Amino acid sequence: MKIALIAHDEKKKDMIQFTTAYSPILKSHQLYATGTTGALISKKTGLPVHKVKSGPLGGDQQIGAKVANNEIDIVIFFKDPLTAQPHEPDISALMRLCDVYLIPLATNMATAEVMVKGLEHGDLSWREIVKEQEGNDI
Ligand SMILES: O=C(CO)COP(=O)(O)O
Repeated sequence: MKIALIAHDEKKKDMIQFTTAYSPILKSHQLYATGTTGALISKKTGLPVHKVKSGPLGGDQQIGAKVANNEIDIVIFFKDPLTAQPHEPDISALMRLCDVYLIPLATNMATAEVMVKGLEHGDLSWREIVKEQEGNDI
Protein backbone atom coordinates (compact mmCIF):
# COMPACT_ATOMS: atom_id res chain seq x y z
CA MET A 1 0.00 0.00 0.00
CA LYS A 2 1.05 3.57 -0.60
CA ILE A 3 0.76 5.65 2.55
CA ALA A 4 1.06 9.44 2.72
CA LEU A 5 2.38 10.84 6.01
CA ILE A 6 2.02 14.55 6.78
CA ALA A 7 2.34 16.48 10.04
CA HIS A 8 2.10 20.15 10.89
CA ASP A 9 5.00 21.53 12.92
CA GLU A 10 3.28 21.18 16.32
CA LYS A 11 2.47 17.54 15.49
CA LYS A 12 5.82 16.43 14.12
CA LYS A 13 6.90 14.91 17.45
CA ASP A 14 3.69 12.85 17.44
CA MET A 15 4.42 11.72 13.88
CA ILE A 16 7.92 10.54 14.88
CA GLN A 17 6.48 8.65 17.87
CA PHE A 18 3.80 7.13 15.67
CA THR A 19 6.09 6.06 12.83
CA THR A 20 8.64 4.70 15.32
CA ALA A 21 5.99 2.67 17.16
CA TYR A 22 4.45 1.30 13.97
CA SER A 23 7.61 0.93 11.88
CA PRO A 24 7.29 -2.90 11.96
CA ILE A 25 4.02 -2.46 10.01
CA LEU A 26 4.97 0.62 7.98
CA LYS A 27 8.22 -0.89 6.68
CA SER A 28 6.23 -3.28 4.45
CA HIS A 29 4.56 -0.36 2.65
CA GLN A 30 5.61 2.50 0.40
CA LEU A 31 5.74 5.75 2.31
CA TYR A 32 5.24 9.22 0.86
CA ALA A 33 5.47 12.47 2.79
CA THR A 34 5.63 16.23 2.54
CA GLY A 35 9.21 17.51 2.62
CA THR A 36 9.96 18.33 6.24
CA THR A 37 7.83 15.53 7.67
CA GLY A 38 9.47 13.01 5.33
CA ALA A 39 13.01 14.15 6.11
CA LEU A 40 12.33 13.83 9.85
CA ILE A 41 10.72 10.40 9.55
CA SER A 42 13.57 8.94 7.53
CA LYS A 43 16.19 10.51 9.84
CA LYS A 44 14.55 9.33 13.08
CA THR A 45 13.20 5.92 12.02
CA GLY A 46 15.39 4.89 9.09
CA LEU A 47 12.24 4.12 7.05
CA PRO A 48 12.57 4.97 3.36
CA VAL A 49 10.23 7.82 2.40
CA HIS A 50 9.42 9.33 -1.02
CA LYS A 51 9.41 13.06 -0.37
CA VAL A 52 7.45 15.75 -2.20
CA LYS A 53 7.77 19.48 -1.55
CA SER A 54 7.16 20.98 1.86
CA GLY A 55 3.46 21.51 2.61
CA PRO A 56 3.41 25.31 2.39
CA LEU A 57 5.38 25.13 -0.89
CA GLY A 58 2.91 22.84 -2.67
CA GLY A 59 3.51 19.46 -1.02
CA ASP A 60 -0.11 19.00 0.05
CA GLN A 61 -1.18 19.67 -3.54
CA GLN A 62 1.34 17.13 -4.83
CA ILE A 63 -0.06 14.50 -2.46
CA GLY A 64 -3.56 15.56 -3.57
CA ALA A 65 -2.58 14.99 -7.20
CA LYS A 66 -1.42 11.48 -6.28
CA VAL A 67 -4.77 10.83 -4.57
CA ALA A 68 -6.58 11.99 -7.74
CA ASN A 69 -4.38 9.67 -9.84
CA ASN A 70 -5.13 6.70 -7.55
CA GLU A 71 -1.49 6.58 -6.45
CA ILE A 72 -2.11 6.85 -2.68
CA ASP A 73 -4.11 4.33 -0.62
CA ILE A 74 -4.09 5.93 2.83
CA VAL A 75 -3.45 9.46 4.11
CA ILE A 76 -2.27 10.04 7.67
CA PHE A 77 -2.26 13.77 8.27
CA PHE A 78 -1.57 14.99 11.82
CA LYS A 79 -3.18 18.40 11.54
CA ASP A 80 -2.63 21.17 14.08
CA PRO A 81 -6.12 22.47 14.89
CA LEU A 82 -4.80 25.33 17.02
CA THR A 83 -2.54 27.17 14.57
CA ALA A 84 -3.56 29.04 11.42
CA GLN A 85 -1.72 27.69 8.36
CA PRO A 86 -0.84 30.00 5.44
CA HIS A 87 -1.65 27.20 2.99
CA GLU A 88 -5.05 26.29 4.49
CA PRO A 89 -6.69 26.11 1.02
CA ASP A 90 -4.19 23.40 -0.01
CA ILE A 91 -4.93 21.43 3.17
CA SER A 92 -8.68 21.61 2.57
CA ALA A 93 -8.18 20.62 -1.06
CA LEU A 94 -6.21 17.52 -0.09
CA MET A 95 -8.85 16.45 2.44
CA ARG A 96 -11.59 17.11 -0.09
CA LEU A 97 -9.88 14.86 -2.66
CA CYS A 98 -9.64 12.07 -0.07
CA ASP A 99 -13.42 12.32 0.25
CA VAL A 100 -13.93 12.49 -3.52
CA TYR A 101 -11.86 9.33 -4.09
CA LEU A 102 -12.79 7.44 -0.88
CA ILE A 103 -9.25 7.43 0.41
CA PRO A 104 -9.03 6.62 4.13
CA LEU A 105 -7.83 9.78 5.89
CA ALA A 106 -6.74 9.98 9.53
CA THR A 107 -6.25 13.50 10.88
CA ASN A 108 -5.08 12.57 14.36
CA MET A 109 -3.04 9.88 16.07
CA ALA A 110 -6.02 8.10 17.65
CA THR A 111 -7.62 7.46 14.25
CA ALA A 112 -4.27 6.70 12.64
CA GLU A 113 -3.64 3.91 15.14
CA VAL A 114 -6.96 2.25 14.31
CA MET A 115 -6.18 2.61 10.62
CA VAL A 116 -2.70 1.12 10.81
CA LYS A 117 -3.93 -1.79 12.93
CA GLY A 118 -6.69 -2.33 10.34
CA LEU A 119 -4.05 -2.22 7.61
CA GLU A 120 -2.11 -4.96 9.40
CA HIS A 121 -5.27 -7.10 9.63
CA GLY A 122 -6.04 -6.69 5.92
CA ASP A 123 -9.06 -4.43 6.44
CA LEU A 124 -7.86 -2.11 3.68
CA SER A 125 -7.13 -4.73 1.05
CA TRP A 126 -10.23 -3.56 -0.86
CA ARG A 127 -7.96 -0.78 -2.11
CA GLU A 128 -6.05 -3.35 -4.18
CA ILE A 129 -9.34 -4.46 -5.79
CA VAL A 130 -10.32 -0.85 -6.56
CA LYS A 131 -6.92 -0.22 -8.14
CA GLU A 132 -7.15 -3.39 -10.23
CA GLN A 133 -10.64 -2.44 -11.46
CA GLU A 134 -9.56 1.09 -12.35
CA GLY A 135 -6.58 -0.35 -14.21
CA ASN A 136 -8.96 -2.52 -16.28
CA ASP A 137 -11.21 0.49 -17.07
CA ILE A 138 -8.35 2.39 -18.74
O1 LIG B 1 2.47 21.88 6.07
C1 LIG B 1 2.35 20.69 6.00
C2 LIG B 1 1.05 20.09 5.69
O2 LIG B 1 0.04 21.03 5.45
C3 LIG B 1 3.48 19.78 6.25
O3 LIG B 1 4.58 20.15 5.47
P1 LIG B 1 6.04 19.74 5.91
O4 LIG B 1 6.07 18.27 6.11
O5 LIG B 1 6.96 20.14 4.80
O6 LIG B 1 6.32 20.49 7.20
